Amino acid sequence: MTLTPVPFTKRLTERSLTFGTRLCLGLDPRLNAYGNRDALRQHTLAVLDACAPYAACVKPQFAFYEALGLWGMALLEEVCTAARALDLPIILDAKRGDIGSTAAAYAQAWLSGDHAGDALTVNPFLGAETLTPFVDAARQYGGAVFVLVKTSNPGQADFQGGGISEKVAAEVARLGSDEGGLSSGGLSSVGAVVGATHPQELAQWRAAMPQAPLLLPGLGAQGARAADLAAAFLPGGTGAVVSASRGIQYAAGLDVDAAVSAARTFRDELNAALRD
Ligand SMILES: O=c1ccn([C@@H]2O[C@H](COP(=O)(O)O)[C@@H](O)[C@H]2O)c(=O)[nH]1
Repeated sequence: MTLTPVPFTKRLTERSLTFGTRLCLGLDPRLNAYGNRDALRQHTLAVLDACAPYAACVKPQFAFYEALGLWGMALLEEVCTAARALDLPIILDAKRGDIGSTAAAYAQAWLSGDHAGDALTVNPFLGAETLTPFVDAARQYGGAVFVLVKTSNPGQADFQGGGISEKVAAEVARLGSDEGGLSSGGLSSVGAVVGATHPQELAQWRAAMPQAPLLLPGLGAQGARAADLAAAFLPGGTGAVVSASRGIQYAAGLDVDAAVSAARTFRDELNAALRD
């Protein structure tokens, strides 16, 4: 008998509501902060374990594991295994995108199998048809994709301006429009990345992609403030998660208690923003 996986968005919503948190815990281990791999591994796993109660999901940034070679890939797998044991949905931030047949291989690699995440960030630059393999894999395995719509960095408008972000958002909405039933908490498996650094635009992006889960990076180190982000959420405070990486993992050097305190504060500030 094949068990149908619980959809990522349903798990995300349930965890958000059960634990009362909209925080996505970014785990981006930087070797230069440690000096040796053992310390990096221990601290990263300790931060995950200690901050999990304040997080709706975890987002390892693939680049930092890739930078550590095969050892880093093994660490990523260890992080994912630990996150699964904590019942934390995993968003792999790998920003994959390529011609369709290669996109299918990326989708297989990072949305299915033991080393995969539950959701994957996807770069739409190669065109709408290249999103299909990712969306198909996400649906097949009960995962999700987060398509880059409007990134958090200062130079995003160079290539995303002139209506490009709007076009991508329309495609995200279209791809997800036949989903979003009650089994997934009203959300589709096709989500979007919208930088938390664009608070004045959040209502526009929320309206353009009503069924899309939103991933908002930029809290803390990039200057975004929790108090400005309420417009990204659906009624009931669902439909979006806000990520912070450096602002938690390196809140005060390598102090795990400080990481916990930062995660708790971000969680509380996001909840306060939704109450106000
Ligand atoms: O638009 C985007 C998309 C992804 N990111 C990623 O999120 C984290 C942010 O890290 P902080 O330390 O909290 O600034 C990082 O992994 C980025 O690659 C983003 O910042 N903006």
